[in-house]
Amino acid sequence: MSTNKIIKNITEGIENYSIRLLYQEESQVEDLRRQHIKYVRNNVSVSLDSDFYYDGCDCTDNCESSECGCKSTHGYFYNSQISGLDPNLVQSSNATFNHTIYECNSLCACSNQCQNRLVQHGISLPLEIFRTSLCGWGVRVSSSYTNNQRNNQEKDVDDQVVIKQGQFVCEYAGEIIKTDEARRRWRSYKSDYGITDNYIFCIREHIGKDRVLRTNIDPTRVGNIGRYINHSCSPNLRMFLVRVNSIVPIAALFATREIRENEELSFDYSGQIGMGIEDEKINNNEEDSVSKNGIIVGERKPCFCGSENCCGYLPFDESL
Ligand SMILES: C[S@@+](CC[C@H](N)C(=O)[O-])C[C@H]1O[C@@H](n2cnc3c(N)ncnc32)[C@H](O)[C@@H]1O
Repeated sequence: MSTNKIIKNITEGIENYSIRLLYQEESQVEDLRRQHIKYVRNNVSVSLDSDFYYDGCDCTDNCESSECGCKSTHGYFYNSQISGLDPNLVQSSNATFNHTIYECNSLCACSNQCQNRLVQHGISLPLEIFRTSLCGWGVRVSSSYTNNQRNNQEKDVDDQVVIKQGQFVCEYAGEIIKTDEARRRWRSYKSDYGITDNYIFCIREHIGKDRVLRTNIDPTRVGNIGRYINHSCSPNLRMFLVRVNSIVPIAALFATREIRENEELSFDYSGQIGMGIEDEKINNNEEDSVSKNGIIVGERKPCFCGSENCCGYLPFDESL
């Protein structure tokens, strides 16, 4: 097996931690650079007006009290000991995309150290992109980080546990686009660029009985580390929606269990919490016309996650 070459930091300093890329052939990096042309830390709104601010709180105690206006209005889901979500919530089968987490925002009086500010601070540890055997690029915690910890004998990591259950890992960030544009791009990526991997992620939030708020995130060309994370039918990450200064949600990935050194990071592309694939019908004529036009219906790729309960195919959003 050929040895790995390394790009030390593909983010060019945009993230708090470096993200390295391990590769074998120069052509692999050339292909990647042709597709992923710009690394961004957060979502970029191309076609939507995203300026929308929620009320802020006026806390001066870093929002430790339950009187905090943000907490009492929207709830509080974090556990500051693990820089993440309450373990019960990441495991809960009831958690849905309607379970939005509202962090303190730019209108709040609290400081940056407030316990209700987490995802807005960015990735929580150095990650690395590596070549998997069957799924192209994948992501795991950087081995240089785990070696350092071993050398420093930081027992906090509980031997080789590198991510704690509930810990925030990273966002799935890219361009926020309208649905028509998402469909246009998906077709054009295939025909004009030969890109057959799907990176466009469609989130549906159910509001009330019959309203659905749809957010399309496209990190294909402009995106962050999230675009390299593969699907698994038994994933170790789970997506929750977080809002900070905008109506556009942040798709944030949290660990569903302890993750050990060298384990590949994964999440379930179907969301299992309301993202909805083909079994969900939105009351929207547009959806029907796409199916009738036969543009893209039922494109399912085989899943190579290798888990015992693998359902055989990657989830695919039929409305694309
Ligand atoms: C969001 S990208 C993930 C990163 C991708 N592996 C890459 O090389 O850039 C999604 C694509 O990765 C591949 N992929 C992700 N998870 C997979 C799985 N469990 N089995 C097979 N292919 C997978 C599929 O081609 C899919 O369209």
